[in-house]
Amino acid sequence: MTVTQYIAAIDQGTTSSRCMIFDHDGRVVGVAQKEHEQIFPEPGWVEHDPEEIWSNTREMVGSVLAKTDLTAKDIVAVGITNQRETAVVWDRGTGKPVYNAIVWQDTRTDSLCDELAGDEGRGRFRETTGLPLSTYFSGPKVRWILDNVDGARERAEAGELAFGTIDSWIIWNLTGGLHVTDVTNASRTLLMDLETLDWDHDICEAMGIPVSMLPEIRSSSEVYGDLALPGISAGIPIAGILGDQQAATFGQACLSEGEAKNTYGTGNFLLLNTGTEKVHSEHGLLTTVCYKLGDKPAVYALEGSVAVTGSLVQWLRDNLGIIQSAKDIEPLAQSVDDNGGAYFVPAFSGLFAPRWRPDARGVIAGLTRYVNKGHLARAALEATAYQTREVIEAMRADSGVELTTLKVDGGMVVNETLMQFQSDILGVPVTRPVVNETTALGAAYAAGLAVGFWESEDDVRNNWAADKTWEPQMDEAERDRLYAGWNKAVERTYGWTDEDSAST
Ligand SMILES: Nc1ncnc2c1ncn2[C@@H]1O[C@H](COP(=O)(O)OP(=O)(O)O)[C@@H](O)[C@H]1O
Ligand SMILES: O=P(O)(O)OC[C@H](O)CO
Repeated sequence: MTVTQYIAAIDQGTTSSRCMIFDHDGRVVGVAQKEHEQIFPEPGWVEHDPEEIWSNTREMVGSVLAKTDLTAKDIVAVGITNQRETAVVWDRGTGKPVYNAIVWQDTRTDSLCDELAGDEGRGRFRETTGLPLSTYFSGPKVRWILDNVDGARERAEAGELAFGTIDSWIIWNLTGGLHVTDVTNASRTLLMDLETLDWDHDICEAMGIPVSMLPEIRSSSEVYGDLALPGISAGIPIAGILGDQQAATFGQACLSEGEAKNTYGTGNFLLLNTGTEKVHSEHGLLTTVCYKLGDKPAVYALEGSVAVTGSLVQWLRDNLGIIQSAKDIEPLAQSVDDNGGAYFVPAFSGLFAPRWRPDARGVIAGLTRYVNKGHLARAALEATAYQTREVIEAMRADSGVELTTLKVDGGMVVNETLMQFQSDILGVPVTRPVVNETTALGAAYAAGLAVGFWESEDDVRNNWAADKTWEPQMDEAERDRLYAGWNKAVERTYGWTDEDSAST
């Protein structure tokens, strides 16, 4: 009798926590998912409750096993993937966070980033870390906690506090105290040297962060420790960790130099595999670790991170109430033929790649009395596609890679109107895979490769299959006209948070 075995993946994202189970063909066997609260204490601030995230995660692990009627003995390994950059600081003794998780979208550290930049500017740590000084990354968030939570700095210096991105926080709790991260998550902190793949002590000192708070950096695919969850079972190895965008790159089988994917979730993240060589961007992209499988050399990526895409749909739902649920945006956008001349630039956290303008804030441009909520819905979807085009143009300029097709995934790619417009505005086909849950799948692959469930990256390539492709239908003049309108609108967002402005 052959026993069927599976891999589980925990995907702790910006809006929800999932646990998924995959079979050997990389097909989804089960999923459990729960949203968590988005906390906005002040304009520009975004927080999560780390304890809520942990309890949802634990609940989803139990829930997916119950739903699929599987037990721990059916699961050969667990992979972890997570929203990146989001920073948690907790007490090593009690395991309690000293403050809420400061989320990647949070802009409270903007003036701190200016201070840290000093005369050298926001590129001060770019050569070593591949990243500009930005509110996006974890280092300034940790510094803010140490500066603003009573007694935190003293406790950190005494070795009592631990910092981690969400992977570390989850693994600490899953294992009862293992303090590790992987190279991909560490590469988003502004504290890791991309060459040595270790913490850069000079940068930690400049940032005011004691090295003793930091987790051990490990590869993305190896056995780190075993699950120790009362009521579920001991003994399942945790064998993969990848930041969620790197995981999606892996799950999309972009495992050769020159292959890229774009994930459409809360934000958009386009990663191009650049092989074992780091490419330093001249056009506003990030250099980051793509993955590192055990003892093999690290593979790097160029990344274009766009802060607000799916979260604009959520904002239309939660803050304006013009839709009841995210899926309602599609029929609303289809109720009109075009954007009616309106452009929506969702610079809610400033603008990330490729422009990196912390001084920008959102605008809706081109309004007339003609514009209705259908046009706004359309403009909101179009914003995602224009921002993607900006990133792809930067990528072409940096790497010379001409994408012949764009592999897409994430929560927004069920939206066919958006996918067609994306293909139209790029002038290249857009392809969605059969398994759209590429993030969880990538983490499952990392774990499964570590324990021999899959033998090599070829298994990952062979499992990938296309579901649907959208071909460009727009003529070039229309494409250029719309993109020119977008560029004009983006310029209107600049300089909103100038020093003499009272705006945040
Ligand atoms: N039909 C849809 N059309 C447009 N956007 C959608 C649709 N369904 C979900 N979304 C958006 O997709 C995002 C969720 O995608 P997901 O990949 O689960 O996000 P994350 O991993 O960032 O939590 C949400 O921001 C939501 O607004
Ligand atoms: O959780 P997601 O899918 O919104 O991804 C968030 C990114 O990791 C932020 O860098």
